[in-house]
Amino acid sequence: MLIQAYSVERIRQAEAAAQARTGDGVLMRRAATALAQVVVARLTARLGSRPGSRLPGRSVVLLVGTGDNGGDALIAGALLRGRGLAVTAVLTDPARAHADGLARLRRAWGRVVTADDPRVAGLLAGADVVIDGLVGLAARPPLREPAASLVRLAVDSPALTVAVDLPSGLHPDTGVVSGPVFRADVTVTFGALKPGLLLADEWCGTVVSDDLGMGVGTAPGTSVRADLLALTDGAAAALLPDPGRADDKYTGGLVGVAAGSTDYPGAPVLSVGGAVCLRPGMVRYAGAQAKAVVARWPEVVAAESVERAGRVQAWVVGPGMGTDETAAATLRTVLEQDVPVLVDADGLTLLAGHRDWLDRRRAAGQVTVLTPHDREFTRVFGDLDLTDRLDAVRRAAATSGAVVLLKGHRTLVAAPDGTTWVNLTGTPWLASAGSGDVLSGVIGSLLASGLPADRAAALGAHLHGRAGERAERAGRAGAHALWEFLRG
Ligand SMILES: NC(=O)C1=CN([C@@H]2O[C@H](COP(=O)(O)OP(=O)(O)OC[C@H]3O[C@@H](n4cnc5c(N)ncnc54)[C@H](O)[C@@H]3O)[C@@H](O)[C@H]2O)[C@@H](O)CC1
Ligand SMILES: [K+]
Repeated sequence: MLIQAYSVERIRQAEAAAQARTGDGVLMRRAATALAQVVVARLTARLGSRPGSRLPGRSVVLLVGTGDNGGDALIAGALLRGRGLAVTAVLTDPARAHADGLARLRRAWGRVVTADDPRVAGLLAGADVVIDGLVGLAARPPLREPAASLVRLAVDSPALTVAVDLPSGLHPDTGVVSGPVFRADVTVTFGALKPGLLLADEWCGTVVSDDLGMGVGTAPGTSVRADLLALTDGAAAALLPDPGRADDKYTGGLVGVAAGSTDYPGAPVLSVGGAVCLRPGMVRYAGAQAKAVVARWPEVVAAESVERAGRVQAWVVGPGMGTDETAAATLRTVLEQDVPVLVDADGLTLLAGHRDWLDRRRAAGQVTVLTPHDREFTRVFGDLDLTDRLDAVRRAAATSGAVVLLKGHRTLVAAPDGTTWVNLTGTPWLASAGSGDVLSGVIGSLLASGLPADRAAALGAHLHGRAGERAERAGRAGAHALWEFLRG
């Protein structure tokens, strides 16, 4: 099963349709009930079975903004009063707080104060639970005052922190964060996951998603494709190509790696290593480091140039290739072949001056994958602003006709048709020299096996990230640990 996130617009559409079926207030009551249940379960688990650890009397502070996000928090607060908890709502603007929610909390003998009340800092410092109902789907960060100050105070609270729908301060569609952000231990989200929860997951804690019966993504006549996809380990395993009984070395996927130069002997060994570890039928190497590559990977068939390398089903071109005329000629030759081509590293630098080569492949319907880090991305797509990475990578794919994998803390993959993936595996340990070379080879092998290019890129990033996590756990950085794992 893939992880699927939907844009605010799609969720609002589903909400409107569901509201027409259920009538006013039903979805909000469901949301508040789900929220209160999560709070009770998490607080109970946190308190454990120590003496004096009973729920009644524990203090809950609600941070309440001016919309329905605050309404969810207020109604959940009323339900928590029913469980004997002491609930105080802190309102950013009493005149615009959700009227029905406020009335319910008051009827349940909840306390209500305003954000400028001098007791607010003390309340937050002493709370067992802080619930963030400041902004939800309508959020446009940075937070305005007094919401911003409330979030800053909440950061110092030792309480269990629970975000309603999403942590305030984070953009639901883009994950872009500016100004203070509520750091949640748990986020209870409604309708469906939002892209921001996957893109900025470091703020969200555990994400509990409740669709409230809205059926986002399943409404008749609407697109069933989610706006952002991510792989689970199970989905990744299901995508991994498995050789069949009838396969031989020519049918199991032939991948070619055109990489390396006299100045850069290591990158081709790493890239070929990534390709070999995915166990394609055969890996061919073309370049100046044939001896070094075969010494490390004896199963590889090596040649000095692309022309002499023989037939492949996908090419990887670029790592350690340099940017001189020979390298440019190699890139051009590879790009003229009618097979999927992944361009990385020096290949991307060269491509920045030859966008027409990319245009030709697009016109011919050929598959190209580009795997830039930020600097390479800017070289190739200089006009695209990386502040909103999701938007930038989507535009890059749409304008180039290539599948673009943008490396980062949360690597993104976008296809020209708009399909977009975020990678949820990995560790900062992977931000090391040589790691990208390995990734290029991994994805190259997956392309050669016939996987659609965006899936090959997303799966390659997923495996690469898991391998990096394992290397980190073992206390061994770098590509050697990664290879051992992938070969294991
Ligand atoms: N969509 C759904 O399916 C459901 C939504 N519900 C809740 O309703 C929420 C959406 O409610 P609303 O549309 O009323 O909007 P929000 O509650 O997200 O936003 C409320 C107000 O915040 C203000 N705001 C926006 N950016 C701000 C900033 N940077 N600083 C300070 N204030 C800012 C806006 O002006 C808006 O008036 C969801 O997030 C969810 O919590 C649930 O009640 C039920 C189901
Ligand atoms: K919120």
